[in-house]
Amino acid sequence: MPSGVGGTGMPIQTLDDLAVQGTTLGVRIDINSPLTESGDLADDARLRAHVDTLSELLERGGKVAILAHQGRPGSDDFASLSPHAERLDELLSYPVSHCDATFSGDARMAVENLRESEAVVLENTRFYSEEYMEFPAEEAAETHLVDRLVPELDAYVNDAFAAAHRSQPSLVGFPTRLPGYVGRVMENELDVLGDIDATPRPRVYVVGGAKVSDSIAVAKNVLERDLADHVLTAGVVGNVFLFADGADLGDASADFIHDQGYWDYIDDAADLLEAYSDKIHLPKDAAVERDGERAEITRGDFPPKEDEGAMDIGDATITAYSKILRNAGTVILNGPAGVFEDDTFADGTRELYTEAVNAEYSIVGGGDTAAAIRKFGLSGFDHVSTGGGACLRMLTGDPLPAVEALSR
Ligand SMILES: Nc1ncnc2c1ncn2[C@@H]1O[C@H](COP(=O)(O)OP(=O)(O)OP(=O)(O)O)[C@@H](O)[C@H]1O
Ligand SMILES: O=C(O)[C@H](O)COP(=O)(O)O
Repeated sequence: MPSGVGGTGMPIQTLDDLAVQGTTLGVRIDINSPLTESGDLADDARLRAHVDTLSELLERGGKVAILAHQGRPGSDDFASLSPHAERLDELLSYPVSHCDATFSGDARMAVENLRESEAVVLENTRFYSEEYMEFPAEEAAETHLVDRLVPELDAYVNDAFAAAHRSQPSLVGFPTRLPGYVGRVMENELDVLGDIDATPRPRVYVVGGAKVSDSIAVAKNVLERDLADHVLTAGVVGNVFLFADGADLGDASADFIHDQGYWDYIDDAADLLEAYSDKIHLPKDAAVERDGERAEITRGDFPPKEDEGAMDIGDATITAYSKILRNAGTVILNGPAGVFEDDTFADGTRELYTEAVNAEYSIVGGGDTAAAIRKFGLSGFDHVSTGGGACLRMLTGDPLPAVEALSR
């Protein structure tokens, strides 16, 4: 019988159920990472998170074909996985190569040529157009990527918890055609995040960062299910809610939101504010760049000057949010409060994250969120999830497509 995985209630097979020796495995991991301007890895936390799973499979004699994505089409971090393969080769005690194809003849040959205890990182799955579309698992199983690779594989392992909320071919298509298993990262995340109702109240969600559509969906869900006592908004998400509340953050912030494709979500944010104004908290001020320095503007003085974008929350917001966090039973946090990569706009993220550690129970998640935690040298969170949107979705009780595909 497959080993159960806590919290999901669904019988899912783990690596304890997999006979690895000599098998060729398609292993989906999530090593989507911040990159430097020159395209190198700016942070390798997500690669290190998968070392246990990959080491175990290689130590047990597996032939490992790694599938992963980096960035999104059109984003600055949409790049080859070559640096990721180089770093994994350094982190693992086994040979890791890179193939600059994903499912072509060269890629299939690279998989066929694998020897036991060797791995190859296939090229960024999102270089292939169908991968950035979402399908039901049965349709994903018929996409070119899945169809061409299945004959080369004996089994599929999904360790990509951070992308488990995406119903994309490499994440949901294989288990309908191959025996599927969860990796150790996925297994641990599902066990820890399985039952949010067991965490203490008051429960505070902090939704920051730049993935507005994910964050609004989560906020809607946790409010409708009465899982949240407070939802603190920050980052680009907070800016969208401010516009939704009638505040004028100025043209620079409006243009940024338009450019990111999130302007249409303002109506959704307005609907949430109308229904849950007592639980949703908006920034009270913003930090902008003026004459090369950080300048803070309270909401009463909006809009900032035309070229000044809201890049962080200000002190008044930090004070108000910190008071709520200080009295929280559980804090669930995803996304930075500002452009923390620039020290000028790191205050909000640093201060809120520092306060979140002191909650009775704290869960944080997200690639940049984890990078910020390391930047500020913070520790003491009860769980640092590799996933941001996926972590939040899991905590709302929403199904994760990649997990559902494995529990067929
Ligand atoms: N006010 C802001 N204006 C522009 N960008 C912002 C602002 N606040 C935060 N950001 C950007 O948000 C990005 C991170 O957002 P994101 O939602 O990707 O967080 P995350 O932790 O990576 O979550 P996930 O893992 O779900 O992607 C950072 O690169 C940061 O610079
Ligand atoms: O970084 C993440 O949250 C995951 O890798 C998913 O990436 P995506 O939001 O571009 O699908």
